[in-house]
Amino acid sequence: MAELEKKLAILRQAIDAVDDELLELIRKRARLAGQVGEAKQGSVDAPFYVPSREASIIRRLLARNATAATSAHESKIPDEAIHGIYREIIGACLALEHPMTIAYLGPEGTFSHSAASRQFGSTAKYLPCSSLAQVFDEVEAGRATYGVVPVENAFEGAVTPTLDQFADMERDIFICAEVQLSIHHHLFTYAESLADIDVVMSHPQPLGQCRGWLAEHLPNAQMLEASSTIRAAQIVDEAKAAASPTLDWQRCAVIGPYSIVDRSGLPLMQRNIEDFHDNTTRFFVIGQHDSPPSGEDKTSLVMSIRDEPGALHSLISSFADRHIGLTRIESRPSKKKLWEYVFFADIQGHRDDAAVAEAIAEISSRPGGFIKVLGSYPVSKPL
Ligand SMILES: O=C(O)C(=O)C[C@]1(C(=O)O)C=C[C@@H](O)C=C1
Repeated sequence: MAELEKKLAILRQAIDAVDDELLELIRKRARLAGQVGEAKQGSVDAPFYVPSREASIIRRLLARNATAATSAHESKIPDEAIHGIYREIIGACLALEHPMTIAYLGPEGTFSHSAASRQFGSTAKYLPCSSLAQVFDEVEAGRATYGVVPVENAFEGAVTPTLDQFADMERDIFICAEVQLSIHHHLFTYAESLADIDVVMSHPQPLGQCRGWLAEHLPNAQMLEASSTIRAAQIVDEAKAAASPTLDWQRCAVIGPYSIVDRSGLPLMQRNIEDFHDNTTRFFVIGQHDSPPSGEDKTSLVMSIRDEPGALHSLISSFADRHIGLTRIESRPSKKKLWEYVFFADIQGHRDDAAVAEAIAEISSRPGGFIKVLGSYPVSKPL
């Protein structure tokens, strides 16, 4: 035992010395980022937040980590850890350059909150909003520096209220980054067993993402939609506190993120009830500018075409003819004319790439054609 204690004391002393070095290096990095911030001060063309630079830093470090020599008893540090550590360091440097306020669909603890803090770290200030429209409003009015909004789920599809905000041509908002977040849903309830649950409450997206599990385990329960998963938990807790006669909180369950355990009295009954275990939601970071090229980018567009045969085909061929990959296409009613649509598309490449710029120019020059670039941003990997 004394031998072990001695060994541990030596190793811990060495760790303390490395931590001191790390802290000095982080402080040195922050001073350099501070100088970058001073150089940018007052220039409208040089935003403080540069997603393309952040993406290049992280991609370079991940590649370095992948090829770093590891001995037989030294395992590779997982990519997620490198990503998380550097996101936090860069977030702290960015906040020192310029205070950041990030708007998201609240309350605290939602998946949007997780996506926002993954991107900006714990140094930023977060502004929970009661609707997606409010997230856009806060960013547009400059009360928030950036916003984070869900755009699509890999299995449930588009988050249409977000698309509708982008379809609003009056909005002066750009997409500057994407965040892909792994999503796990859990069932919380005061009920004793599944047989005692009559009502399941959540945001419509989680209800859809757990449809199969619900059909199998709670086929007779009524589904109630709330503005967010955390709001659903609050509603059940409020009903309990007020001994509500209208909502039988004892027979109610909520589907939502694990963070509910810290924000509600609701006990966790069942973990990971999502139908697909690689369930992932994609979020956009919105702001007043998009991102310069990072070497691996996507561009999001909203387009409309004249209602005539072959119109959609000709739109798509503007990209296909130039070998530009189309990674998503979605239609939404234009809400201006009956059966008229706008199309949302994500393409590979940056709007500054010659081929992308040509395709965009070709579509906008077509009679009745309209195209708006919502933004170019670095491609991200699921986390
Ligand atoms: O390189 C910059 O432009 C910086 O502002 C520095 C830095 C960083 O910490 O590395 C900080 C924030 C930006 O989003 C990108 C990078």
